[in-house]
Amino acid sequence: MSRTGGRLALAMAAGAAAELAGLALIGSAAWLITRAAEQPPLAALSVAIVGVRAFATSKGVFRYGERLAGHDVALRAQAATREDLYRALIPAGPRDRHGADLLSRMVDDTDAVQDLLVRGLLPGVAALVTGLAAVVLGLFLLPAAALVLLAGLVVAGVVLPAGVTAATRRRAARIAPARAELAARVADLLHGAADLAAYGAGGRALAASAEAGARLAALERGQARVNAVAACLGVLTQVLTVAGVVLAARAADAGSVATAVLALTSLVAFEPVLPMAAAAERMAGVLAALRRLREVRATPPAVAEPATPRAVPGGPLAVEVEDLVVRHAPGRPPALNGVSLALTPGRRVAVVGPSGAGKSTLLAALMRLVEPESGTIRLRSGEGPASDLRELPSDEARRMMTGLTQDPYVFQASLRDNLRLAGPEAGEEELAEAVRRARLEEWVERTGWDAPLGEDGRTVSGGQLQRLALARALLNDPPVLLLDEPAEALDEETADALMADLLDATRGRTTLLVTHRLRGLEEVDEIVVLENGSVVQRGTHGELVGAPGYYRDLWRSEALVARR
Ligand SMILES: Nc1ncnc2c1ncn2[C@@H]1O[C@H](COP(=O)(O)OP(=O)(O)OP(=O)(O)O)[C@@H](O)[C@H]1O
Repeated sequence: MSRTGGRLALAMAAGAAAELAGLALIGSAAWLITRAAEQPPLAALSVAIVGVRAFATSKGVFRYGERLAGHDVALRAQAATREDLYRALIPAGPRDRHGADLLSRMVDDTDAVQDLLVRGLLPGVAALVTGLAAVVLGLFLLPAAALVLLAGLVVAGVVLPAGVTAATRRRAARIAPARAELAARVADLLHGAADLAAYGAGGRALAASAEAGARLAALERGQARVNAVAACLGVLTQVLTVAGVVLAARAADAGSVATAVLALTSLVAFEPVLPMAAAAERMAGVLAALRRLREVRATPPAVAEPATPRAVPGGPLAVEVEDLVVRHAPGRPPALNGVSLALTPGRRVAVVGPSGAGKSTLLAALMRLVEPESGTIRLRSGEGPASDLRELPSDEARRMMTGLTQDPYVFQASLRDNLRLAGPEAGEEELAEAVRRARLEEWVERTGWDAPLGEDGRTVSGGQLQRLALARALLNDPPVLLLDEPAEALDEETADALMADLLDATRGRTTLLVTHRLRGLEEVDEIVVLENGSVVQRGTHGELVGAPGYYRDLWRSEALVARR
Protein backbone atom coordinates (compact mmCIF):
# COMPACT_ATOMS: atom_id res chain seq x y z
CA MET A 1 0.00 0.00 0.00
CA SER A 2 1.33 3.47 -0.81
CA ARG A 3 2.09 5.86 2.05
CA THR A 4 -1.01 7.90 1.25
CA GLY A 5 -3.11 4.74 1.18
CA GLY A 6 -1.66 3.74 4.57
CA ARG A 7 -2.41 7.15 6.09
CA LEU A 8 -5.94 7.06 4.69
CA ALA A 9 -6.55 3.56 6.08
CA LEU A 10 -5.24 4.73 9.47
CA ALA A 11 -7.58 7.75 9.45
CA MET A 12 -10.56 5.56 8.44
CA ALA A 13 -9.76 3.01 11.16
CA ALA A 14 -9.37 5.74 13.82
CA GLY A 15 -12.64 7.43 12.76
CA ALA A 16 -14.58 4.14 12.83
CA ALA A 17 -12.97 3.20 16.18
CA ALA A 18 -13.99 6.59 17.69
CA GLU A 19 -17.63 6.08 16.63
CA LEU A 20 -17.61 2.46 17.85
CA ALA A 21 -16.17 3.58 21.20
CA GLY A 22 -18.99 6.15 21.42
CA LEU A 23 -21.56 3.46 20.69
CA ALA A 24 -20.00 1.10 23.23
CA LEU A 25 -19.82 3.91 25.80
CA ILE A 26 -23.54 4.64 25.54
CA GLY A 27 -24.43 0.92 25.43
CA SER A 28 -22.37 0.10 28.53
CA ALA A 29 -23.50 3.27 30.36
CA ALA A 30 -27.16 2.44 29.63
CA TRP A 31 -26.61 -1.11 30.84
CA LEU A 32 -24.77 0.14 33.96
CA ILE A 33 -27.45 2.65 34.99
CA THR A 34 -30.45 0.38 34.45
CA ARG A 35 -28.68 -2.64 35.97
CA ALA A 36 -27.56 -0.54 38.97
CA ALA A 37 -31.20 0.42 39.55
CA GLU A 38 -31.84 -3.27 40.22
CA GLN A 39 -29.24 -3.01 43.07
CA PRO A 40 -27.07 -6.07 42.24
CA PRO A 41 -23.78 -6.73 44.14
CA LEU A 42 -21.09 -4.24 43.14
CA ALA A 43 -18.94 -7.01 41.62
CA ALA A 44 -21.64 -7.57 38.97
CA LEU A 45 -21.15 -3.97 37.78
CA SER A 46 -17.35 -3.73 37.89
CA VAL A 47 -16.74 -4.85 34.28
CA ALA A 48 -19.26 -2.31 32.98
CA ILE A 49 -17.67 0.45 35.14
CA VAL A 50 -14.25 -0.31 33.66
CA GLY A 51 -15.84 -0.48 30.20
CA VAL A 52 -17.46 2.95 30.54
CA ARG A 53 -14.14 4.50 31.58
CA ALA A 54 -12.18 2.74 28.86
CA PHE A 55 -14.66 3.63 26.11
CA ALA A 56 -14.89 7.27 27.26
CA THR A 57 -11.11 7.67 27.20
CA SER A 58 -10.50 5.73 24.01
CA LYS A 59 -13.22 7.65 22.15
CA GLY A 60 -11.30 10.90 22.68
CA VAL A 61 -7.99 9.30 21.75
CA PHE A 62 -9.40 7.73 18.57
CA ARG A 63 -11.15 10.99 17.61
CA TYR A 64 -7.87 12.88 18.04
CA GLY A 65 -6.07 10.26 15.92
CA GLU A 66 -8.71 10.49 13.22
CA ARG A 67 -8.51 14.31 13.07
CA LEU A 68 -4.73 14.18 12.92
CA ALA A 69 -4.41 11.42 10.32
CA GLY A 70 -7.47 12.60 8.33
CA HIS A 71 -6.36 16.19 8.01
CA ASP A 72 -2.79 15.11 7.36
CA VAL A 73 -3.85 12.97 4.41
CA ALA A 74 -6.39 15.57 3.18
CA LEU A 75 -3.94 18.48 3.32
CA ARG A 76 -1.30 16.40 1.58
CA ALA A 77 -3.79 15.48 -1.15
CA GLN A 78 -4.77 19.15 -1.52
CA ALA A 79 -1.13 20.23 -1.75
CA ALA A 80 -0.44 17.52 -4.34
CA THR A 81 -3.45 18.68 -6.38
CA ARG A 82 -2.23 22.29 -6.33
CA GLU A 83 1.25 21.16 -7.33
CA ASP A 84 -0.27 19.15 -10.16
CA LEU A 85 -2.20 22.20 -11.33
CA TYR A 86 0.91 24.39 -11.30
CA ARG A 87 2.70 21.74 -13.35
CA ALA A 88 -0.15 21.67 -15.85
CA LEU A 89 -0.40 25.46 -15.99
CA ILE A 90 3.24 26.42 -16.42
CA PRO A 91 3.67 24.85 -19.86
CA ALA A 92 0.14 25.81 -20.91
CA GLY A 93 0.52 29.45 -19.95
CA PRO A 94 -2.38 31.58 -18.75
CA ARG A 95 -3.55 32.03 -22.34
CA ASP A 96 -7.25 31.35 -22.34
CA ARG A 97 -8.13 31.61 -18.71
CA HIS A 98 -9.11 34.58 -16.67
CA GLY A 99 -6.77 35.11 -13.72
CA ALA A 100 -9.55 35.26 -11.14
CA ASP A 101 -11.20 32.14 -12.55
CA LEU A 102 -7.90 30.29 -12.28
CA LEU A 103 -7.39 31.59 -8.76
CA SER A 104 -10.83 30.36 -7.81
CA ARG A 105 -10.01 26.93 -9.25
CA MET A 106 -6.71 26.98 -7.42
CA VAL A 107 -8.25 27.87 -4.03
CA ASP A 108 -11.92 26.84 -3.87
CA ASP A 109 -11.80 23.82 -6.14
CA THR A 110 -8.71 22.34 -4.50
CA ASP A 111 -10.49 22.72 -1.14
CA ALA A 112 -12.94 20.26 -2.61
CA VAL A 113 -10.24 17.57 -2.58
CA GLN A 114 -9.92 18.09 1.17
CA ASP A 115 -13.70 17.92 1.62
CA LEU A 116 -13.91 14.74 -0.43
CA LEU A 117 -11.80 12.99 2.21
CA VAL A 118 -12.63 14.85 5.44
CA ARG A 119 -16.36 15.32 4.84
CA GLY A 120 -17.06 12.46 2.47
CA LEU A 121 -14.97 9.35 2.66
CA LEU A 122 -13.86 9.31 6.32
CA PRO A 123 -17.29 10.06 7.93
CA GLY A 124 -18.92 7.75 5.37
CA VAL A 125 -16.79 4.81 6.49
CA ALA A 126 -17.32 5.67 10.18
CA ALA A 127 -21.11 5.89 9.64
CA LEU A 128 -21.21 2.54 7.84
CA VAL A 129 -19.16 0.73 10.50
CA THR A 130 -21.15 2.24 13.40
CA GLY A 131 -24.50 1.57 11.79
CA LEU A 132 -23.56 -2.05 11.09
CA ALA A 133 -22.24 -2.53 14.65
CA ALA A 134 -25.45 -1.12 16.16
CA VAL A 135 -27.61 -3.39 13.97
CA VAL A 136 -25.49 -6.48 14.83
CA LEU A 137 -25.78 -5.65 18.55
CA GLY A 138 -29.52 -5.23 18.09
CA LEU A 139 -29.74 -8.63 16.34
CA PHE A 140 -28.23 -10.26 19.44
CA LEU A 141 -30.58 -8.46 21.81
CA LEU A 142 -33.82 -8.31 19.80
CA PRO A 143 -33.98 -8.96 16.01
CA ALA A 144 -37.25 -7.03 15.57
CA ALA A 145 -35.68 -3.88 17.09
CA ALA A 146 -32.60 -4.39 14.91
CA LEU A 147 -34.78 -4.39 11.78
CA VAL A 148 -36.47 -1.14 12.86
CA LEU A 149 -33.04 0.39 13.46
CA LEU A 150 -31.76 -0.87 10.09
CA ALA A 151 -34.74 0.68 8.32
CA GLY A 152 -34.20 4.02 10.08
CA LEU A 153 -30.48 4.03 9.31
CA VAL A 154 -31.11 3.26 5.63
CA VAL A 155 -33.57 6.17 5.43
CA ALA A 156 -31.16 8.63 7.13
CA GLY A 157 -27.93 7.34 5.59
CA VAL A 158 -29.00 6.35 2.06
CA VAL A 159 -32.45 7.64 1.09
CA LEU A 160 -32.02 11.18 2.44
CA PRO A 161 -28.50 11.70 0.97
CA ALA A 162 -29.73 10.35 -2.38
CA GLY A 163 -32.68 12.78 -2.25
CA VAL A 164 -30.36 15.67 -1.41
CA THR A 165 -28.05 14.74 -4.30
CA ALA A 166 -30.97 14.63 -6.72
CA ALA A 167 -32.33 17.96 -5.46
CA THR A 168 -29.02 19.81 -5.61
CA ARG A 169 -26.98 18.20 -8.39
CA ARG A 170 -27.75 20.82 -11.03
CA ARG A 171 -27.50 23.71 -8.64
CA ALA A 172 -24.21 22.44 -7.17
CA ALA A 173 -22.64 22.34 -10.63
CA ARG A 174 -23.53 26.01 -11.04
CA ILE A 175 -22.09 27.18 -7.71
CA ALA A 176 -18.38 26.85 -8.59
CA PRO A 177 -18.68 28.83 -11.85
CA ALA A 178 -20.83 31.43 -10.04
CA ARG A 179 -18.12 31.80 -7.39
CA ALA A 180 -15.48 32.16 -10.12
CA GLU A 181 -17.63 34.79 -11.84
CA LEU A 182 -17.88 36.79 -8.61
CA ALA A 183 -14.10 36.49 -8.10
CA ALA A 184 -13.55 37.76 -11.68
CA ARG A 185 -15.89 40.72 -11.10
CA VAL A 186 -14.17 41.63 -7.84
CA ALA A 187 -10.73 41.33 -9.50
CA ASP A 188 -11.93 43.67 -12.28
CA LEU A 189 -13.16 46.15 -9.67
CA LEU A 190 -9.81 46.09 -7.89
CA HIS A 191 -7.49 46.15 -10.89
CA GLY A 192 -9.60 48.46 -13.01
CA ALA A 193 -10.48 50.88 -10.18
CA ALA A 194 -8.62 53.79 -11.80
CA ASP A 195 -10.24 53.32 -15.24
CA LEU A 196 -13.68 52.79 -13.75
CA ALA A 197 -13.32 56.01 -11.76
CA ALA A 198 -11.98 57.90 -14.80
CA TYR A 199 -14.97 56.99 -16.96
CA GLY A 200 -17.57 57.07 -14.21
CA ALA A 201 -18.25 53.39 -14.81
CA GLY A 202 -17.73 52.38 -11.18
CA GLY A 203 -21.47 52.23 -10.46
CA ARG A 204 -22.14 49.84 -13.33
CA ALA A 205 -19.19 47.62 -12.43
CA LEU A 206 -20.33 47.55 -8.79
CA ALA A 207 -23.85 46.65 -9.89
CA ALA A 208 -22.48 43.82 -12.06
CA SER A 209 -20.49 42.52 -9.06
CA ALA A 210 -23.53 42.81 -6.82
CA GLU A 211 -25.55 40.86 -9.39
CA ALA A 212 -22.90 38.13 -9.52
CA GLY A 213 -22.94 38.09 -5.70
CA ALA A 214 -26.73 37.86 -5.65
CA ARG A 215 -26.70 34.97 -8.15
CA LEU A 216 -24.24 33.07 -5.98
CA ALA A 217 -26.21 33.88 -2.83
CA ALA A 218 -29.46 32.65 -4.44
CA LEU A 219 -27.80 29.37 -5.42
CA GLU A 220 -26.31 28.95 -1.95
CA ARG A 221 -29.62 29.82 -0.26
CA GLY A 222 -31.31 27.13 -2.34
CA GLN A 223 -28.69 24.63 -1.26
CA ALA A 224 -29.02 25.69 2.38
CA ARG A 225 -32.82 25.20 2.25
CA VAL A 226 -32.42 21.66 0.93
CA ASN A 227 -29.84 21.00 3.65
CA ALA A 228 -32.10 22.35 6.38
CA VAL A 229 -35.05 20.22 5.24
CA ALA A 230 -32.78 17.16 5.04
CA ALA A 231 -31.42 17.84 8.54
CA CYS A 232 -34.98 18.09 9.94
CA LEU A 233 -36.05 14.89 8.21
CA GLY A 234 -32.90 13.16 9.54
CA VAL A 235 -33.65 14.08 13.15
CA LEU A 236 -37.29 13.07 12.66
CA THR A 237 -36.14 9.70 11.34
CA GLN A 238 -33.86 9.31 14.35
CA VAL A 239 -36.64 10.07 16.84
CA LEU A 240 -39.17 7.82 15.09
CA THR A 241 -36.65 4.99 14.85
CA VAL A 242 -35.79 5.17 18.57
CA ALA A 243 -39.52 5.24 19.39
CA GLY A 244 -40.01 2.23 17.09
CA VAL A 245 -37.15 0.37 18.80
CA VAL A 246 -38.65 1.05 22.25
CA LEU A 247 -42.09 -0.10 21.08
CA ALA A 248 -40.60 -3.29 19.60
CA ALA A 249 -38.74 -3.96 22.88
CA ARG A 250 -41.91 -3.34 24.90
CA ALA A 251 -43.96 -5.63 22.63
CA ALA A 252 -41.36 -8.38 23.02
CA ASP A 253 -41.15 -7.79 26.78
CA ALA A 254 -37.40 -7.36 26.50
CA GLY A 255 -36.93 -5.96 30.02
CA SER A 256 -35.76 -2.53 31.08
CA VAL A 257 -32.00 -3.19 30.75
CA ALA A 258 -32.21 -4.46 27.15
CA THR A 259 -34.75 -1.74 26.25
CA ALA A 260 -32.46 1.01 27.58
CA VAL A 261 -29.42 -0.43 25.80
CA LEU A 262 -31.32 -0.82 22.52
CA ALA A 263 -32.87 2.67 22.67
CA LEU A 264 -29.69 4.51 23.55
CA THR A 265 -27.40 2.64 21.13
CA SER A 266 -29.97 3.30 18.38
CA LEU A 267 -29.94 6.99 19.26
CA VAL A 268 -26.14 7.12 19.10
CA ALA A 269 -25.89 5.01 15.92
CA PHE A 270 -27.53 7.93 14.08
CA GLU A 271 -24.85 10.41 15.14
CA PRO A 272 -22.34 9.65 12.36
CA VAL A 273 -25.16 8.82 9.90
CA LEU A 274 -27.09 12.12 10.13
CA PRO A 275 -24.33 14.32 8.61
CA MET A 276 -24.39 12.09 5.49
CA ALA A 277 -27.19 14.19 3.93
CA ALA A 278 -25.14 17.39 4.22
CA ALA A 279 -22.08 15.46 3.00
CA ALA A 280 -24.04 14.32 -0.07
CA GLU A 281 -24.87 17.94 -0.87
CA ARG A 282 -21.21 18.91 -0.50
CA MET A 283 -20.14 15.92 -2.61
CA ALA A 284 -22.21 17.17 -5.54
CA GLY A 285 -20.18 20.42 -5.34
CA VAL A 286 -16.99 18.44 -4.88
CA LEU A 287 -17.61 16.45 -8.06
CA ALA A 288 -18.24 19.69 -10.00
CA ALA A 289 -15.02 21.14 -8.57
CA LEU A 290 -13.05 18.01 -9.50
CA ARG A 291 -14.39 18.28 -13.06
CA ARG A 292 -13.19 21.90 -13.23
CA LEU A 293 -9.76 20.82 -11.99
CA ARG A 294 -9.62 18.09 -14.63
CA GLU A 295 -10.36 20.72 -17.29
CA VAL A 296 -7.35 22.77 -16.18
CA ARG A 297 -5.14 19.69 -16.10
CA ALA A 298 -6.26 18.78 -19.60
CA THR A 299 -5.15 22.15 -21.02
CA PRO A 300 -2.58 21.18 -23.64
CA PRO A 301 0.90 22.67 -23.25
CA ALA A 302 1.57 25.72 -25.42
CA VAL A 303 4.67 24.05 -26.85
CA ALA A 304 5.67 20.40 -27.09
CA GLU A 305 8.70 19.28 -25.09
CA PRO A 306 11.26 17.17 -26.97
CA ALA A 307 11.15 13.43 -26.25
CA THR A 308 14.95 13.29 -26.09
CA PRO A 309 16.16 16.81 -25.32
CA ARG A 310 19.49 17.89 -26.74
CA ALA A 311 22.18 19.60 -24.70
CA VAL A 312 22.10 23.39 -24.84
CA PRO A 313 25.00 24.75 -26.92
CA GLY A 314 27.52 26.71 -24.83
CA GLY A 315 29.42 29.89 -25.70
CA PRO A 316 28.24 32.87 -27.77
CA LEU A 317 25.13 31.95 -29.73
CA ALA A 318 24.00 32.69 -33.25
CA VAL A 319 20.27 32.42 -34.00
CA GLU A 320 18.96 31.56 -37.46
CA VAL A 321 15.24 32.03 -38.08
CA GLU A 322 14.07 30.57 -41.36
CA ASP A 323 10.67 30.78 -43.02
CA LEU A 324 8.88 30.97 -39.70
CA VAL A 325 5.10 30.67 -39.80
CA VAL A 326 3.11 31.10 -36.57
CA ARG A 327 -0.67 30.97 -36.30
CA HIS A 328 -2.24 31.76 -32.92
CA ALA A 329 -5.36 29.73 -33.61
CA PRO A 330 -6.45 27.38 -36.39
CA GLY A 331 -8.34 29.23 -39.10
CA ARG A 332 -6.87 32.62 -38.18
CA PRO A 333 -4.45 34.37 -40.54
CA PRO A 334 -0.84 33.68 -39.60
CA ALA A 335 0.70 36.23 -37.19
CA LEU A 336 4.08 35.45 -38.79
CA ASN A 337 4.18 34.36 -42.39
CA GLY A 338 7.57 33.14 -43.57
CA VAL A 339 9.90 35.34 -41.51
CA SER A 340 13.66 34.82 -41.77
CA LEU A 341 16.40 36.65 -39.91
CA ALA A 342 19.80 35.99 -38.41
CA LEU A 343 21.35 37.11 -35.16
CA THR A 344 25.10 36.71 -34.96
CA PRO A 345 27.05 37.03 -31.71
CA GLY A 346 27.57 40.64 -30.66
CA ARG A 347 25.17 42.05 -33.29
CA ARG A 348 22.00 43.95 -32.62
CA VAL A 349 18.94 43.58 -34.80
CA ALA A 350 15.86 45.78 -34.45
CA VAL A 351 12.39 44.68 -35.54
CA VAL A 352 9.95 47.48 -36.34
CA GLY A 353 6.50 47.54 -37.85
CA PRO A 354 2.94 48.70 -37.25
CA SER A 355 0.79 47.40 -34.43
CA GLY A 356 -0.27 43.81 -35.05
CA ALA A 357 2.58 43.18 -37.51
CA GLY A 358 3.77 40.16 -35.50
CA LYS A 359 6.72 41.62 -33.59
CA SER A 360 5.75 40.22 -30.19
CA THR A 361 4.82 36.92 -31.81
CA LEU A 362 8.37 36.66 -33.16
CA LEU A 363 9.76 37.14 -29.63
CA ALA A 364 7.25 34.61 -28.27
CA ALA A 365 8.45 32.05 -30.85
CA LEU A 366 12.08 32.71 -29.88
CA MET A 367 11.21 32.28 -26.19
CA ARG A 368 9.40 29.05 -27.03
CA LEU A 369 6.06 30.38 -25.81
CA VAL A 370 4.22 29.57 -29.04
CA GLU A 371 4.62 26.60 -31.38
CA PRO A 372 5.50 27.55 -34.97
CA GLU A 373 3.35 25.99 -37.67
CA SER A 374 6.37 25.63 -39.93
CA GLY A 375 9.87 26.96 -40.41
CA THR A 376 12.78 26.65 -38.03
CA ILE A 377 14.67 28.50 -35.34
CA ARG A 378 18.21 27.20 -34.99
CA LEU A 379 20.88 27.96 -32.41
CA ARG A 380 24.54 27.65 -33.32
CA SER A 381 27.59 28.01 -31.12
CA GLY A 382 30.86 28.79 -32.94
CA GLU A 383 31.49 26.40 -35.84
CA GLY A 384 29.49 23.59 -34.16
CA PRO A 385 26.32 22.03 -35.63
CA ALA A 386 23.08 23.96 -35.26
CA SER A 387 20.38 22.75 -32.82
CA ASP A 388 16.74 23.20 -33.60
CA LEU A 389 15.09 25.19 -30.80
CA ARG A 390 12.42 22.49 -30.60
CA GLU A 391 15.04 19.95 -29.58
CA LEU A 392 15.88 21.87 -26.41
CA PRO A 393 13.81 21.78 -23.21
CA SER A 394 11.61 24.89 -23.41
CA ASP A 395 12.79 26.39 -20.11
CA GLU A 396 16.40 25.98 -21.29
CA ALA A 397 15.48 27.75 -24.52
CA ARG A 398 14.01 30.58 -22.45
CA ARG A 399 17.20 30.75 -20.41
CA MET A 400 19.20 31.29 -23.61
CA MET A 401 16.91 33.91 -25.14
CA THR A 402 15.08 36.23 -22.80
CA GLY A 403 14.97 39.80 -21.54
CA LEU A 404 12.56 42.64 -21.27
CA THR A 405 8.95 41.58 -21.66
CA GLN A 406 6.14 43.83 -22.88
CA ASP A 407 4.46 44.28 -19.48
CA PRO A 408 7.19 44.09 -16.86
CA TYR A 409 5.75 43.28 -13.45
CA VAL A 410 6.82 44.87 -10.21
CA PHE A 411 6.45 42.50 -7.28
CA GLN A 412 5.45 43.64 -3.81
CA ALA A 413 8.99 43.40 -2.53
CA SER A 414 12.03 45.60 -2.05
CA LEU A 415 13.80 47.10 -5.01
CA ARG A 416 16.70 44.73 -4.34
CA ASP A 417 14.45 41.66 -4.40
CA ASN A 418 12.70 42.90 -7.52
CA LEU A 419 16.08 42.95 -9.24
CA ARG A 420 17.34 39.70 -7.70
CA LEU A 421 14.46 37.94 -9.40
CA ALA A 422 16.58 37.99 -12.54
CA GLY A 423 19.84 37.14 -10.79
CA PRO A 424 19.37 35.34 -7.49
CA GLU A 425 23.11 34.79 -7.18
CA ALA A 426 24.04 38.40 -7.96
CA GLY A 427 26.24 40.17 -5.43
CA GLU A 428 25.90 43.84 -4.42
CA GLU A 429 28.49 44.85 -7.02
CA GLU A 430 26.60 43.23 -9.88
CA LEU A 431 23.30 44.73 -8.71
CA ALA A 432 24.89 48.17 -8.59
CA GLU A 433 26.39 47.68 -12.06
CA ALA A 434 23.04 46.68 -13.58
CA VAL A 435 21.39 49.68 -11.90
CA ARG A 436 24.14 51.97 -13.19
CA ARG A 437 23.85 50.69 -16.76
CA ALA A 438 20.08 51.05 -16.71
CA ARG A 439 20.65 54.61 -15.38
CA LEU A 440 18.61 53.99 -12.29
CA GLU A 441 21.24 54.90 -9.74
CA GLU A 442 19.80 58.32 -8.94
CA TRP A 443 16.42 56.84 -8.18
CA VAL A 444 17.97 54.05 -6.13
CA GLU A 445 20.00 56.60 -4.17
CA ARG A 446 16.83 58.51 -3.43
CA THR A 447 14.55 55.60 -2.53
CA GLY A 448 17.09 53.12 -1.18
CA TRP A 449 17.67 49.46 -2.03
CA ASP A 450 15.19 48.24 0.54
CA ALA A 451 12.33 50.51 -0.44
CA PRO A 452 9.19 48.40 -0.78
CA LEU A 453 7.63 48.71 -4.21
CA GLY A 454 3.84 48.75 -4.27
CA GLU A 455 1.27 46.43 -5.73
CA ASP A 456 1.23 46.52 -9.54
CA GLY A 457 4.24 48.84 -9.37
CA ARG A 458 2.07 51.87 -8.68
CA THR A 459 4.91 53.45 -6.73
CA VAL A 460 7.08 53.34 -9.85
CA SER A 461 6.80 55.70 -12.83
CA GLY A 462 6.57 54.32 -16.37
CA GLY A 463 10.17 55.26 -17.16
CA GLN A 464 11.47 53.82 -13.89
CA LEU A 465 9.53 50.63 -14.51
CA GLN A 466 11.12 50.14 -17.95
CA ARG A 467 14.58 50.90 -16.52
CA LEU A 468 13.96 48.46 -13.69
CA ALA A 469 13.04 45.85 -16.30
CA LEU A 470 16.15 46.72 -18.31
CA ALA A 471 18.32 46.35 -15.18
CA ARG A 472 16.74 42.94 -14.62
CA ALA A 473 17.51 41.91 -18.22
CA LEU A 474 21.12 43.11 -17.94
CA LEU A 475 21.55 41.31 -14.62
CA ASN A 476 20.19 38.12 -16.09
CA ASP A 477 22.63 38.51 -18.98
CA PRO A 478 21.24 35.83 -21.34
CA PRO A 479 23.30 34.80 -24.38
CA VAL A 480 20.64 36.44 -26.58
CA LEU A 481 18.92 39.52 -25.16
CA LEU A 482 15.33 40.14 -26.26
CA LEU A 483 13.80 43.56 -25.65
CA ASP A 484 10.08 44.07 -26.33
CA GLU A 485 9.00 47.70 -26.80
CA PRO A 486 11.17 49.10 -24.01
CA ALA A 487 9.99 52.68 -24.64
CA GLU A 488 6.31 51.72 -24.82
CA ALA A 489 3.93 54.22 -23.19
CA LEU A 490 6.66 56.70 -22.27
CA ASP A 491 6.65 60.40 -23.15
CA GLU A 492 9.00 61.50 -25.94
CA GLU A 493 11.75 62.81 -23.70
CA THR A 494 11.79 59.81 -21.34
CA ALA A 495 11.59 57.42 -24.29
CA ASP A 496 14.54 59.12 -26.04
CA ALA A 497 16.66 59.02 -22.89
CA LEU A 498 15.76 55.38 -22.23
CA MET A 499 16.51 54.28 -25.80
CA ALA A 500 19.87 56.08 -25.74
CA ASP A 501 20.81 54.37 -22.47
CA LEU A 502 19.53 51.04 -23.68
CA LEU A 503 21.52 51.18 -26.89
CA ASP A 504 24.54 52.12 -24.81
CA ALA A 505 24.02 49.23 -22.42
CA THR A 506 23.53 46.64 -25.16
CA ARG A 507 26.59 47.50 -27.23
CA GLY A 508 28.44 44.29 -28.09
CA ARG A 509 25.57 42.04 -26.88
CA THR A 510 23.57 39.77 -29.14
CA THR A 511 20.26 41.63 -29.02
CA LEU A 512 16.91 41.58 -30.72
CA LEU A 513 15.08 44.83 -30.10
CA VAL A 514 11.39 45.21 -30.89
CA THR A 515 10.44 48.86 -31.05
CA HIS A 516 7.95 51.26 -32.52
CA ARG A 517 10.33 54.26 -32.30
CA LEU A 518 13.07 54.74 -34.83
CA ARG A 519 15.25 57.29 -33.08
CA GLY A 520 18.61 55.77 -32.17
CA LEU A 521 18.34 52.85 -34.58
CA GLU A 522 21.32 54.26 -36.52
CA GLU A 523 23.32 52.30 -33.96
CA VAL A 524 21.94 48.81 -34.63
CA ASP A 525 23.44 46.45 -37.20
CA GLU A 526 20.25 45.54 -39.01
CA ILE A 527 16.65 46.66 -39.02
CA VAL A 528 13.88 44.29 -40.10
CA VAL A 529 10.52 45.82 -41.03
CA LEU A 530 7.55 43.55 -40.45
CA GLU A 531 4.10 44.14 -41.89
CA ASN A 532 1.23 41.68 -41.67
CA GLY A 533 3.56 38.96 -40.45
CA SER A 534 6.05 39.28 -43.33
CA VAL A 535 9.39 41.00 -43.70
CA VAL A 536 8.82 43.88 -46.11
CA GLN A 537 12.14 45.68 -45.75
CA ARG A 538 15.52 45.04 -44.15
CA GLY A 539 18.80 46.91 -43.97
CA THR A 540 20.62 49.54 -41.95
CA HIS A 541 19.00 52.78 -40.88
CA GLY A 542 20.87 54.61 -43.67
CA GLU A 543 19.61 52.19 -46.32
CA LEU A 544 16.02 52.21 -45.08
CA VAL A 545 15.59 56.00 -44.85
CA GLY A 546 16.79 56.14 -48.44
CA ALA A 547 14.10 53.77 -49.72
CA PRO A 548 10.35 54.41 -49.96
CA GLY A 549 8.27 52.42 -47.50
CA TYR A 550 7.00 52.12 -43.93
CA TYR A 551 10.39 52.91 -42.37
CA ARG A 552 10.99 56.16 -44.27
CA ASP A 553 7.40 57.32 -43.69
CA LEU A 554 7.67 56.69 -39.96
CA TRP A 555 11.08 58.31 -39.79
CA ARG A 556 9.73 61.45 -41.48
CA SER A 557 6.69 61.66 -39.21
CA GLU A 558 8.91 61.22 -36.14
CA ALA A 559 11.13 64.04 -37.43
CA LEU A 560 8.06 66.25 -37.90
CA VAL A 561 6.90 65.59 -34.33
CA ALA A 562 10.41 66.34 -33.02
CA ARG A 563 10.54 69.68 -34.89
CA ARG A 564 7.23 70.91 -33.40
N1 LIG B 1 -2.46 35.01 -27.98
C1 LIG B 1 -2.98 35.37 -29.14
N2 LIG B 1 -4.08 34.74 -29.59
C2 LIG B 1 -4.63 35.09 -30.77
N3 LIG B 1 -4.13 36.03 -31.59
C3 LIG B 1 -3.04 36.69 -31.19
C4 LIG B 1 -2.41 36.40 -29.94
N4 LIG B 1 -1.34 37.21 -29.81
C5 LIG B 1 -1.30 37.97 -30.93
N5 LIG B 1 -2.31 37.66 -31.75
C6 LIG B 1 -2.59 38.26 -33.08
O1 LIG B 1 -1.42 38.08 -33.86
C7 LIG B 1 -1.14 39.24 -34.61
C8 LIG B 1 0.27 39.75 -34.30
O2 LIG B 1 0.27 40.21 -32.97
P1 LIG B 1 1.60 40.71 -32.24
O3 LIG B 1 1.24 40.97 -30.82
O4 LIG B 1 2.70 39.79 -32.53
O5 LIG B 1 1.85 42.10 -32.99
P2 LIG B 1 2.85 43.26 -32.61
O6 LIG B 1 3.51 43.63 -33.88
O7 LIG B 1 3.71 42.89 -31.48
O8 LIG B 1 1.82 44.39 -32.20
P3 LIG B 1 2.03 45.57 -31.11
O9 LIG B 1 3.06 46.51 -31.67
O10 LIG B 1 0.67 46.21 -31.06
O11 LIG B 1 2.42 44.93 -29.83
C9 LIG B 1 -2.22 40.25 -34.28
O12 LIG B 1 -3.19 40.19 -35.30
C10 LIG B 1 -2.81 39.76 -32.99
O13 LIG B 1 -4.17 40.08 -32.91
